[in-house]
Amino acid sequence: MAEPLKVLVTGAAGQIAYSLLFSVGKGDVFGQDQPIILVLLDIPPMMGVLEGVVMELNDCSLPLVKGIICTHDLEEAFTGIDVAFMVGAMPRREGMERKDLLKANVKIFKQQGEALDKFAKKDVKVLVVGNPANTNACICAKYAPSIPKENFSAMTRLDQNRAQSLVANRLGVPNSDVWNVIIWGNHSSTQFPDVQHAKVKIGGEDKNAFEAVKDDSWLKNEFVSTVQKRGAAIIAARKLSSAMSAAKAACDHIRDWWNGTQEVGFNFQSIFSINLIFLKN
Ligand SMILES: NC(=O)C1=CN([C@@H]2O[C@H](COP(=O)(O)OP(=O)(O)OC[C@H]3O[C@@H](n4cnc5c(N)ncnc54)[C@H](O)[C@@H]3O)[C@@H](O)[C@H]2O)C=CC1
Ligand SMILES: O=C([O-])CC(=O)C(=O)O
Repeated sequence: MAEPLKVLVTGAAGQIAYSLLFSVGKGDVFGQDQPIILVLLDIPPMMGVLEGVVMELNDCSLPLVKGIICTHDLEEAFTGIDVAFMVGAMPRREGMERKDLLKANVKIFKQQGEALDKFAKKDVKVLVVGNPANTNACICAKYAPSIPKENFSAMTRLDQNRAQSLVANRLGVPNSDVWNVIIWGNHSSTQFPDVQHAKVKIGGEDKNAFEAVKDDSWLKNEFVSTVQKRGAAIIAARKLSSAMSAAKAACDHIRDWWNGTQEVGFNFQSIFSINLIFLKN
């Protein structure tokens, strides 16, 4: 078996991490032949909660998990890591935009960028989930100048999954039969979900999304605003921001980055204003 990968999850006592740690631990991201060491970082007041998460991870009896490190110390958390899921940050509440989190969260990503620079492997892959994700990714990369910029990405995979699933549900086809959905722009209400190049397998044929949906007005209006406002709709309904779907998207993002996408060649993620994934999964 391969050497274990050291995988850091920040915000490990929070709600996204609660789903994420289980999926990573059971092999959904790095595969069934890849052992891992999970590194769990949170702030000092959350160490008690984190102990409970570790108890549960142990009780899951996951064969691929070769060790669990639980810490609030940045040097211990970032030393020698191969992958970082940067989740630890404040979530927004009802009525807020993601950019309203800048004041609370940007300083976390400055500090943790510096820790990446000092302690992580130079080929570490970093996924920033904490909002506002694009700005935080940019800051993280800026404060880790010894790590290539292309090793940083911001999570818009949740928007991509939302767009893919909306089209699939509209047509009554499996999600896996919709691909090449693009999200342009930041993970914010100004993003643009684009299905101009999307394909759908329907009735045994591959069709362009517009041809398959046969409702241009829906695709140009309601579809776009539903994806743009989905995070806020979930907060209004759950009184908490999305967590299960965010964890799934983080797993999808790193799995495809680590292993490559299944079928279609071009797969690029920028930390700035464009996030593209052409993907059939
Ligand atoms: N990019 C995306 O698609 C999505 C991003 N998010 C964002 O992810 C972030 C986390 O969301 P949740 O897990 O729901 O929040 P949560 O509040 O349940 O958990 C956040 C955890 O981060 C910890 N934390 C705070 N400061 C930290 C620091 N300096 N170092 C390490 N840990 C720290 C907290 O103690 C807490 O345990 C939020 O900013 C949220 O807006 C959420 C959903 C989707
Ligand atoms: O909307 C939020 O604040 C959480 C998030 O990023 C999402 O669900 O897309």
